[in-house]
Amino acid sequence: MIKKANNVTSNLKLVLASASPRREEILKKLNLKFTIVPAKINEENFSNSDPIELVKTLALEKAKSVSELVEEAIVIAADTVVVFKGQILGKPADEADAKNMLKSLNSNQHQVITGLAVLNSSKEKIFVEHNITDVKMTNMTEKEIDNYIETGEPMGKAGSYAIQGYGGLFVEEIKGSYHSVMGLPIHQLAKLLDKFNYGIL
Ligand SMILES: Cc1cn([C@H]2C[C@H](O)[C@@H](COP(=O)(O)OP(=O)(O)OP(=O)(O)O)O2)c(=O)[nH]c1=O
Repeated sequence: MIKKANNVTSNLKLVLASASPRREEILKKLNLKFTIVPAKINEENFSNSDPIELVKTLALEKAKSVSELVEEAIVIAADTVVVFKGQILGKPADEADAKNMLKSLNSNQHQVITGLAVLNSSKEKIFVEHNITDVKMTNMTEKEIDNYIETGEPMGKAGSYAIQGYGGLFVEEIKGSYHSVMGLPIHQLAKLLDKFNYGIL
């Protein structure tokens, strides 16, 4: 049994502004006590051709929108996209879209970019960062891509794959943060939470 290791002197509660089960899972693994309040922003209203600016803006907007709904809290939000040859790949619209994305990622290297925003509900402290992780995909046959799409896993995932699931079978190499690919760069999150006297260890 691993002892709970949180070293918290802040009296603010932690709020995860996300509907992503992956982000929830990651925070749970860190033994953090938090509540979930999904952000209800319309992501389509925030287009930007620069993926770094896009994920930072989206993470900040998610955090800000939830900060209006809570009090005495530290709000965490994130946004993840895949970038291949300058093209931003978000979540697939349908299975055909997922297939196109996976075919372009096939045997190639791409970047997963995650924006991370942490702020307090009074908004006197606001931090926004990003993480870039390189991922090299192995060769996938068309049959493997079809079988993968049939599992349903690609839906709801940026770039149409999940490194933490069957998608990990296609990941040959990664340079950067596994957790960031999954949606939450925890080494950066820990440093930002420290600024609120919220020590994970
Ligand atoms: C590349 C990759 C993405 N993803 C997921 C993480 C994110 O949940 C999703 C990208 O969509 P996001 O818009 O970042 O997040 P979301 O809509 O799922 O949740 P919310 O906005 O409420 O926080 O892709 C994986 O789970 N594994 C992966 O390997």
